[in-house]
Amino acid sequence: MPQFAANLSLMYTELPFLERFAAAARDGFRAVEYLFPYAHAPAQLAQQLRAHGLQQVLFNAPPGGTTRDAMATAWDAGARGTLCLAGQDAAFRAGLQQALEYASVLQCPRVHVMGGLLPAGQSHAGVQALVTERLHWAAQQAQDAGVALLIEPINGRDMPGYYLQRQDQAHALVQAVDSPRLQVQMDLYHCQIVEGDVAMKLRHYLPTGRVGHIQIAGVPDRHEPDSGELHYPYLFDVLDQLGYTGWVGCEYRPRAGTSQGLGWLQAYARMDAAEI
Ligand SMILES: O=C(O)C(=O)[C@@H](O)CO
Ligand SMILES: [Mg+2]
Repeated sequence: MPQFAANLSLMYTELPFLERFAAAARDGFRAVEYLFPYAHAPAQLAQQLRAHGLQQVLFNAPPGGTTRDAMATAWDAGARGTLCLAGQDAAFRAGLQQALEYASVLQCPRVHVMGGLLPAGQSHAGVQALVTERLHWAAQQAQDAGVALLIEPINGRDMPGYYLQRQDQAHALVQAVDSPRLQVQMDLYHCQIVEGDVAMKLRHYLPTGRVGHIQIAGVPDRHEPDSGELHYPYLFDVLDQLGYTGWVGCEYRPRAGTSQGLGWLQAYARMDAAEI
């Protein structure tokens, strides 16, 4: 049975961010993920986790910026990662170091490194050498910190120009870097929008051991995984058949109230036993 983590950036947005931890715990979640922690001191977040018996299982490295203030506001300013951006070495390295410091305090085993928006005139192949070299460096830092780094294909409808959109591109990078510390974050919502054939992709990629985290949402509206073109009960069975023991992040925008929309989860009452 899959083990679910609440995504506090998309869920519980009816509450201020620091109140979302308690709300997720009240609804039975034992694990949380979110996009960015940088607007809050790490100790403040660790205290929320402790107070509510939650594990932090994933967050993102900063999407841009070289100071914590800039990292905290970069997403709203339109930044979507620096991995593919030439001339952004300082931001890439400072961002990763900052993320690893948060991961240490939050005891979080995974950090998602966002790819960035391809500059006009650049191609995926054209930035391959730069990206591979940065991921080599980042995987070494992650190894020293005891953390896994994740890269995630994201659909170009939600994020036009995003550097990494397909599962095969992400797996090619992971193979090229060849570090057990670099894995793929497989978001089934993005996967369905970009390429489809989701169950077969799970069957193909999970046995490689290179998928470090899964996320879900209904398609096409990114609401609860109980309607739309993906039939999640079937996909959850596929995860079980494949022996997936990691977390499944609920990265969706509730249609009308987070707790009210959790009816789909009742069939999966045990949410606390995944291996982090
Ligand atoms: O959008 C997603 O999907 C994510 O997982 C985020 O971390 C990046 O926007
Ligand atoms: Mg995602």
